[in-house]
Amino acid sequence: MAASHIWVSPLRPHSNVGVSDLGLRRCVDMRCNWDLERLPRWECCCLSVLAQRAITPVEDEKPLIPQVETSEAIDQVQDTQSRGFHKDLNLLPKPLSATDIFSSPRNSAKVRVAYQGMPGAYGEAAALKAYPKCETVPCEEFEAAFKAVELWLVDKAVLPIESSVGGSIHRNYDLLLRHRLHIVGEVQMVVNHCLLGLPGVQKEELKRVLSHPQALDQCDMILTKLGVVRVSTDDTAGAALMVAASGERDSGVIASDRAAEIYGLNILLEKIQDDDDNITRFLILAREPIIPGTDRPHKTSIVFTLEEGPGMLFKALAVFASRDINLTKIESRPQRKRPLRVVDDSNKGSARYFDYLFYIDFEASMAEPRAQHAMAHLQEFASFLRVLGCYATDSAL
Ligand SMILES: O=C(O)C(=O)Cc1ccccc1
Repeated sequence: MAASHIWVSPLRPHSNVGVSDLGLRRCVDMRCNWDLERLPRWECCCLSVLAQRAITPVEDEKPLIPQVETSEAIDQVQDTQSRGFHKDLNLLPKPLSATDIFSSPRNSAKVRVAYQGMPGAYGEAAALKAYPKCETVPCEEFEAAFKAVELWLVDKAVLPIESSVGGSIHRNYDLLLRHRLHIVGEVQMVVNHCLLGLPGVQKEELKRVLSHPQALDQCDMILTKLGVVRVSTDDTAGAALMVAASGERDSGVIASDRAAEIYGLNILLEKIQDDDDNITRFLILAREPIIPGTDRPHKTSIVFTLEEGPGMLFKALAVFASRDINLTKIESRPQRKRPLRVVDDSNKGSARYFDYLFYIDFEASMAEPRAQHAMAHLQEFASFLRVLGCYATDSAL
């Protein structure tokens, strides 16, 4: 494999499921359509080697695919073809079509959806809930998933934004602002954690348990009861891969039943989370916004900043209350580029305040006049306002 090629999870771990279930099997460097089928038989490789090779960040580079099909762009593709890079144009990422943008997520076929983690992570399950026939694309980090959409490597990204137990995932709030993607949908997922171990291992033999920090927090009671050391990993499925690869019989994992199947681990306990109603909300992000509808309940997500002054947040919230618009979420984050606001008062000296960004989700579609009026009103006194997306509410758990 040439070092210059970008691979998104060329993963073929040794497991009893078909290799076709596992992530992307194609080099996503647009100049190349190598297929993993041509590479040495991955099934024969040792898992620890795979663990090192499988996870590949999406590198920061210019998109290689033209975004609109101008004749110049088509010439470029043909030119590339004549130099022998493309053998099959169908392998190129397809720009969002009108039907893709306008149809509801659940109706789309073969959309490529990026998520953070390894195959078997909850993010992958969320992607498959939103787009049952999609091709899921694992990414090492949240930011890699944002970049994969921006670089046209995938069509969408699915990212966790809040959990009923742990609250907001602040990192993704910050990334939403930093990147110019649009929220086009949401997915609510019931997360049922399992305790996994190598075949033949009993739960009493475990000395440590590996998982994503959120999963470790959500299963605090059982971990305390077992008296094990908690080890944080990037994602739940990555923990399953590590234990399967290391063969450590005293290491357990908290992950999904699907991760157990993929990595050949046994389920020692099921539904081990402290709270039965363990729900994580994921956002679906795309390069283009959807056209908001009024045919079904919609939510709109916005971010704004306010000028300093008494009652400014009260005033901001009143634009919704006065129009009978229900808020489902409010989150404040410090403004990282301008964290402090210095206010001079000649009598008392200068005071320093934290400067905040406010994120709000409200239950209305931007197609409704009351939402448009609320935004126009807020804009009158917000120093910055951005609509992050308007999308259909997910009410199916
Ligand atoms: O690690 C994963 O599988 C994730 O998708 C993150 C996560 C962890 C715990 C609960 C929900 C999502």
